[in-house]
Amino acid sequence: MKTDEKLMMRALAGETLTTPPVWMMRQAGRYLPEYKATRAEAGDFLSLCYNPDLATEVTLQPIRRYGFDAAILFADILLVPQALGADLWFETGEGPRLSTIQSKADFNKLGNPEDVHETLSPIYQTIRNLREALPKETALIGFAGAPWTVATYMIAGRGTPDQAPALALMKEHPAVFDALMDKITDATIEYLIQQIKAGAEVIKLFDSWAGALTGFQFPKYITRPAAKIASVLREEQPHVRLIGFPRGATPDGYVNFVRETDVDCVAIDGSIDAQWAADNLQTETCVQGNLDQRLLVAGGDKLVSETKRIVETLSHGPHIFNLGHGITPDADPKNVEIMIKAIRG
Ligand SMILES: Cc1c2[nH]c(c1CCC(=O)O)Cc1[nH]c(c(CCC(=O)O)c1C)Cc1[nH]c(c(CCC(=O)O)c1C)Cc1[nH]c(c(C)c1CCC(=O)O)C2
Repeated sequence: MKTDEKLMMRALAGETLTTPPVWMMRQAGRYLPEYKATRAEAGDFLSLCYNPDLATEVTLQPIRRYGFDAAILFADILLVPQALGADLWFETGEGPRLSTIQSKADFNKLGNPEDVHETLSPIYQTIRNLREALPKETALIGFAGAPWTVATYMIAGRGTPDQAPALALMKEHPAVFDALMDKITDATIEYLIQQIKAGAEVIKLFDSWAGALTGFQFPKYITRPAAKIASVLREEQPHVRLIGFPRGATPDGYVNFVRETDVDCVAIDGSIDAQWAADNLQTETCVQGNLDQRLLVAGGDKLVSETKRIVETLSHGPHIFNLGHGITPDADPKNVEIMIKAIRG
């Protein structure tokens, strides 16, 4: 099978398909007992990310169980800050912790973008393993966090509800903030080019906190860095397909993002109405989304009717079925089967 015969690659090339390809954000994760077992074997989450054999295994688990049309590399967006020299650890039950960036002195301690590969080379090995191991019909997605989202964690040293520390640095030390954004952008380009060379066919850029930026900040710090990353990747690796995810953007923000970045696909979050996306985004590009991930906890008739509504609403143009955000640890693995049956019939 040639790469362009995969359902996922056909949708990304702009084809309207009778049945959309399907995969899920966080499809390798704690809702799966087999994931928890492999994570326990690795010891902790970061050891799992940096162990190519075990990271390959957890990437494949949801493919074996459900036959998704795409596998997403098992890694994390916070490996790039770590490769730039930030301290990174995960507090059990709480989430990530990093050393913070509050000043020019903190920024100056970071390494160079072209030196990230020493830390990140196990990730490239995971991708090479996956290209060997994946079924021929399954596309392989690599990814990185978008600069703004990565910056919010580097500045605050953790996830924050409103991204206030990053917004404060932007206002109070704009030169440090801009230099940090540029460094993350360059490191992300370095990282993604190596992912593509190792065998990633698709790259997804996660801007999970895009919704915190308004007015002029959105084009400057969401759209522009994504457009830069997209244009360099395309120049160096013309066959790559790109998915952008400016989560929480306003409808105008989504339109601006699609026009200016020219991504092959835009992922929409749960706040975006599927019919609006069909009318305003799918006319320009492939749309990925956007089932409410909470329905995979609750299940029932609503799961089936919502899945079918999204498939039908987005059936007149290129569509990749996915969730509005990542599947949660309390989701029932059986509900994923019900969702897939509702999509594929
Ligand atoms: C913001 C963000 C992060 N990581 C990621 C994002 C962007 C997407 C989003 O908005 O969810 C992206 C990510 N993280 C992970 C993947 C792997 C691929 C996949 O989607 O299956 C991907 C694509 C694994 C992970 N990343 C993490 C886990 C859970 C770790 C565990 O096993 O305990 C997994 C499977 C940990 C993580 N990593 C991050 C946080 C805030 C946390 C803690 C919260 C949580 O536990 O869900 C940062």
